[in-house]
Amino acid sequence: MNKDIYNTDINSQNDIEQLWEKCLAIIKDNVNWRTYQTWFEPIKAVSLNDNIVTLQVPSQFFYEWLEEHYVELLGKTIKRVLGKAARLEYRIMMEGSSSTQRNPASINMPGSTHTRPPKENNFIDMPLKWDDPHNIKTPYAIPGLKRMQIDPQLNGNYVFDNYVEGDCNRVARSAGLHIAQKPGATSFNPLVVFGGVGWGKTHLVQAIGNEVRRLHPNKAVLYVSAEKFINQFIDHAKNNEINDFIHFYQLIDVLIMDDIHLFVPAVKTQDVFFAIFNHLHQSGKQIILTSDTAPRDMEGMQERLLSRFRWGLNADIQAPDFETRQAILRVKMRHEGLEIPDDVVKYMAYNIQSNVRELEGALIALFAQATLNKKEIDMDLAKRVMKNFVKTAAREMTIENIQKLVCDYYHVPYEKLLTKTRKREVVLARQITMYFAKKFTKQSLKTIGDHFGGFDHTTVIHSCQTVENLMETDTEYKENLMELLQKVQLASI
Ligand SMILES: Nc1ncnc2c1ncn2[C@@H]1O[C@H](COP(=O)(O)OP(=O)(O)OP(=O)(O)O)[C@@H](O)[C@H]1O
Repeated sequence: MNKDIYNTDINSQNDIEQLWEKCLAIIKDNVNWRTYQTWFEPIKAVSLNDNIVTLQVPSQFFYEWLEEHYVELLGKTIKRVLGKAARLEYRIMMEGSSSTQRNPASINMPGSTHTRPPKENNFIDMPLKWDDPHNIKTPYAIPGLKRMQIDPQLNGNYVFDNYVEGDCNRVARSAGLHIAQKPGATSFNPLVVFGGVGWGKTHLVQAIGNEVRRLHPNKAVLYVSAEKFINQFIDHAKNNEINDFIHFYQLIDVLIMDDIHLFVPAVKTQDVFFAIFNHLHQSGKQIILTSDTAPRDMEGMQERLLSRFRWGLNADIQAPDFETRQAILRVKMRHEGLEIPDDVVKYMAYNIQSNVRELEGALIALFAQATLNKKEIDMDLAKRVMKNFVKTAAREMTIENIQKLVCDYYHVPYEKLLTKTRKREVVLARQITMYFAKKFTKQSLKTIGDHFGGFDHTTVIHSCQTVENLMETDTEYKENLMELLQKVQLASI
């Protein structure tokens, strides 16, 4: 039996390497060059003991991929070269460690999961079905061109130039700019951008795609929504063309997948995406994903996918704040060639808070009304148009709303306002809130006092007088108050 030969004679690194070369020669004949390069060249044969060949692989997912796709090929090959008793074991060299040195964190896979006897079958003589990249049926290939070209499916209007930066998106945006410089070569791979509806995820990831194309015209960039991907997969599965489908996606350099939370109920699509993801990542290609939930909250997504999403950067986008909403409006106005008075911009940005798409809708409606009625865009028109957009239009101002606005403005915690503390900033905020409450609500002085933890009506009167006096004597105080007044008025329209 060859077992003794290999146990006794083949123990130098040279011998092991020669054996592995023989294995590779067989493998090479059974897979296409791309597969060979990606999945077999990085493997290192490190030892042979008691008929157990230990192969060192670069990562856990590399190991899982081999197990899922090539374990039979590997097993059969090793058996052919070493004899029937040969067994396979993997050692995972953790990412980030030097490949020449033995990594203390490396794992010798024990037991049956990672040590497996080769299975009996005759697949080695079977040609594996891998297509010529020029021939595959691709959803986005531009026909008639010799070299395969991919229509990136990008919207040219979504670029960094018109993507407003704010606190809400700073991290995601700057990661995006980095990626565009060096797609696949930063630590932001994958980049997962998540956040609420209409907060600018698609715009950002498409801007990355457009920028990559500008800086690296030879890179194949593809934007695809998860919904489209699922439908394509279903179509290809029906026609027995899953290989084509996977192969096509494996050719992409920068894959941008929008709304991956839609994969949650689609288990088969998750499987196929897993295969594509692994291949791209392993080949140093860039993956960019968006989702309306954070990966950690994606219930129903396979853990193996979730763990891969965590490899790179998970960056959230928040709802844009007041300043950013104004800036976005101005960018959109410039783009449409519109001029809108400042107070109208502020009014719109103030009243539409939840969704940038709605903000854009309001701008278009305003413009349409002004054109159709041949009117100037002013506050009156804005108020009328905005009634359709602002659910809270003409809302009644409550004492609580005023309290929150003032606390926000003076950075005073809301709870503090309800105590009897004499701290200067709290007293200032309390007096102003009482003043506005009297001015903008129909509540009695007693009710107003009650809203501050039980002050009597004389305190409310005193507060209002103090505010009026200070307005006459202190310019800075008056300016602040006017600014605040504008916010209160806007909020109460
Ligand atoms: N920071 C921003 N600067 C400029 N425009 C923005 C910004 N954020 C959002 N927008 C605009 O708002 C609109 C909606 O944005 P987008 O489609 O990117 O949102 P989304 O988060 O992908 O929404 P969904 O969850 O519905 O897919 C787009 O027209 C986009 O240009």
